[in-house]
Amino acid sequence: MAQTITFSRNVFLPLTNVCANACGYCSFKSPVRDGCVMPESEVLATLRRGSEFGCTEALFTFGERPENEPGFGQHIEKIGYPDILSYCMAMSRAAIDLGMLPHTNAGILTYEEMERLRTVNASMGLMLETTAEVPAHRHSPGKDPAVRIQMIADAGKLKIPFTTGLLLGVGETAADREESLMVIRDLQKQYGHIQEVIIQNFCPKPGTEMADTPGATANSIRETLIMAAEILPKSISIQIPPNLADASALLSCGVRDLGGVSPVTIDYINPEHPWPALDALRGIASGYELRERLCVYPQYCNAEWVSPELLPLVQSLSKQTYDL
Ligand SMILES: O=c1nc2n(C[C@H](O)[C@H](O)[C@H](O)CO)c3cc(O)ccc3cc-2c(=O)[nH]1
Ligand SMILES: C[C@H]1O[C@@H](n2cnc3c(N)ncnc32)[C@H](O)[C@@H]1O
Ligand code: MET
Ligand code: SF4
Repeated sequence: MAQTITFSRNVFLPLTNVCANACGYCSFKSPVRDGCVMPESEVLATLRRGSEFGCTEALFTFGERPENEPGFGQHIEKIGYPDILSYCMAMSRAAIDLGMLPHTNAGILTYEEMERLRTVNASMGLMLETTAEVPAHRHSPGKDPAVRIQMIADAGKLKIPFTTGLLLGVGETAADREESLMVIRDLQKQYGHIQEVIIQNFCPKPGTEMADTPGATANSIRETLIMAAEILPKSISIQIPPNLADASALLSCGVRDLGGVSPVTIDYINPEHPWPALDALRGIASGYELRERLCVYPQYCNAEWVSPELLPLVQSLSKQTYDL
């Protein structure tokens, strides 16, 4: 029988581009200014479109600790929320009401913040990026590997189904990638909450510090995938983004997932790389059985891992999605 490749049908909601870090590869970050918070009306309209298109995941991905940027507070208060986390929670509830499961990657959150967010999020994510100290992260305190590892461990203690991953080509070596994968393996041994690991290749952006740094080569992506398949336990699904890498050529290297693909929104982090349409995705996965999944993998669809507020929706979507 053909091997299964999964993806999640999502909508991407960048609640704010304001960020306290300044990564050398990032074109997503932007200054505090009018319109730096996505208005509620736009979030709700996007969520509604998502639900019309059968999306099951609302992906909230935004700048890290925007409150640390002078003047940000005003912009979030103007739309009626005390802070970005409260806004994210309110929009998560709106997603749930429309039948979609919230997944947030807000960069670094504390244990207490994740404990709050968990009540209305089915899963969360944070890219480890790399355990190496690279120049690209010298203005990003939140990319300190120790800080990221701590947050992933905290998510494990809180029993939050979790996504993490490596960013390739940002100044790390092959040995660093191996070390990063071993750290993820050890976190999984201890907590068992890591559903998937994204192997993401850096894409150079004009106007950024790393505009002239070549993206990760196809060969280094391939080598890392092979290493990931060797090091990571089978309980973790390996994901590559089909809009950034030549997914069809890489599927044979242990890849089991194509991540979030949106029929409604663009990839705000890599806007110059459109997602393949769902038909094209079938082409990419030809020779495999392409199946939709939720942002919560089947083994986590229960009361141990999902908050009471979300459990009924997780259970009904899970029946529709996994019991086919
Ligand atoms: O949990 C995460 N999910 C990320 N996702 C989403 C991911 O594909 C899915 O949301 C997860 O697989 C959960 O279903 C991204 C999707 C993109 O298109 C572009 C970038 C990302 C980045 C992340 C990420 O850093 N963390
Ligand atoms: C949300 C995730 O997006 C990734 N990210 C940020 N900038 C880029 C880029 N130029 N190319 C590829 N991935 C990027 C980081 O890994 C971050 O954690
Ligand atoms: N700021 C977060 C991080 O880098 C998520 C979005 S990145 C564009 O971890
Ligand atoms: S990659 Fe994320 S943390 Fe880094 S500057 Fe961009 S938004 Fe901020």
